Amino acid sequence: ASPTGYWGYLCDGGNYSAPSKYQQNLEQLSATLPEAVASSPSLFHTQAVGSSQDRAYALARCRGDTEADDCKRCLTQAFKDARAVCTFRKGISIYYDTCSLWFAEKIKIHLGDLQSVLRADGPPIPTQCKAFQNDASTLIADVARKASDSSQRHATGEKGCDERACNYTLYTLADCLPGISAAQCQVCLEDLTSTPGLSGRQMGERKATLLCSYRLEPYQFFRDTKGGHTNKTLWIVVVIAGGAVLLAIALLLWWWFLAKHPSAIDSFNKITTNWQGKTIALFLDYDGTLAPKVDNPDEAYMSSEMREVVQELASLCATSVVSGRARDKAENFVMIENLHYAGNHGAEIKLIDETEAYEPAREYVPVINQARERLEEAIKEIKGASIEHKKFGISVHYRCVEKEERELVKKLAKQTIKGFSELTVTKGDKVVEVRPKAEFNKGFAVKYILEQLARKNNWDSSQVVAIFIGDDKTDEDAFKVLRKRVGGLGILVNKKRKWTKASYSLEDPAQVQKFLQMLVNWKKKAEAEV
Ligand SMILES: O=P(O)(O)OC[C@H]1O[C@H](O[C@H]2O[C@H](CO)[C@@H](O)[C@H](O)[C@H]2O)[C@H](O)[C@@H](O)[C@@H]1O
Repeated sequence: ASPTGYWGYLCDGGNYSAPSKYQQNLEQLSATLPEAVASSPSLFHTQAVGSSQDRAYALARCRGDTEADDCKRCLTQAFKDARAVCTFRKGISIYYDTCSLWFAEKIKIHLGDLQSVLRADGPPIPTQCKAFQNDASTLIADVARKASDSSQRHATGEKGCDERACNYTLYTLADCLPGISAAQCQVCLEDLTSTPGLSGRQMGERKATLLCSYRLEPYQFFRDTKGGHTNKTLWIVVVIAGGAVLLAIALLLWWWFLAKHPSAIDSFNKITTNWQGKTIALFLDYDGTLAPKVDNPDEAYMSSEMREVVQELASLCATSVVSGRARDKAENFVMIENLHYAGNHGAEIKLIDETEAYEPAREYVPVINQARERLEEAIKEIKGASIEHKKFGISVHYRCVEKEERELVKKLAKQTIKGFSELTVTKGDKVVEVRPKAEFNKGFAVKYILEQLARKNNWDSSQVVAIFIGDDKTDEDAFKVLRKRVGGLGILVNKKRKWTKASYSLEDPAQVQKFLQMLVNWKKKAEAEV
């Protein structure tokens, strides 16, 4: 570690000048944040200072077993070191044994965007300890799993080797930022531990990102809290603090989401700036996008106003519905002829002028039929659970199941499908989707339709704007494809979900209709101007 104790850091973002408003904001943060963290029962605090363009965001925490004075001292030093090692840089993450500090001009806490810091040190691994790497990796993976399963998102563990020639005990601590979900914690720690970190030479190492970290040492570096801290007052404090932390994280995520995924309606002029003369290909999801979510999947009707605007758009640009529904079901709900339809998340695609559908998972139909029978048997006792058979896939719905029994439905579906090596499950909104392990998803469907349309219409692909509007997790496959494509635009329809590859957002089908109407008006005006 450095003379002042940090073991790793990352400089980020642009530079600020001195004196400047941003510098003042950082100074204010350094004067208040260490105390705020040290006096918070969870030893975690977030703060933002300044107005829009000079705003500085900071997030700081201390390890759970740190005394308040040590915590404050560590963070005060962290602000000083940050200025010394990343002079005039607007962003930094800096890590110490007992605390970590992050500040920046933008909130950047998308799991995929986080960079990790690694340090490998400690005594050399004795050459006779052949099992060291394996012991260390297994221990780290076990403790990481325990941390994401635990409500505190924190776990420790140890593992010893007492062979004659090789004697050691390894200690590990893994944790995530308090307040992040178990799933986010799991993904973060899996990312961190799956990439090779162990140097192969030293017995100790630590790795961290803003959201999670782990540390391995051949000595006990954390305080053993087994059997301690069980009094009632402490629990009350922890519960209240946990609530406050959750609220802070929710606010932080909301700021971040709005900054990163602005409303497609508010940004309409910006979005369409360079579209004049371009070919527009529009892709629309069905449930939650064109039609509001309802309890009974057979009653998810779209409004006639929505139908009118989609129909008008279809006459102005290539428009496709890309749904998780069976294709014929989606067609029956939408009831518009001049649309391309992809059903079953892309397992069946039919373009307007074609008589045959493209069906990349045709050979899986018999196994889907068998799985359907087993699934029906597995969930028959659970009130409210239902099966939607879609020829190339099955949806196991649990929207109408009592909250306490929903996990059971998911577990039963997953367990049943484990018996079918050709099938896999993905998650949707209150639904488990069973699909063939074949090469298709909504991303493939978008690519396939774009390729076919480009071939048939002699499109210059660099002049095509492809827009996908969708609300569900399975739409992320399409957002991912469009994010990588020049002229690609993903729009997420969701008020709650914050992790997405889409670039813009809309709140609900009513806003989708408004956005589509703006697109119709823009297209008509653009055509009149030619
Ligand atoms: O890709 P989509 O067109 O959005 O289809 C995804 C799934 O949508 C349907 O289920 C969802 O909507 C139902 C009706 O509102 C709702 O009851 C259910 O809880 C949602 O998950 C559809 O039934 C599935 O087959 C689609 O895969």
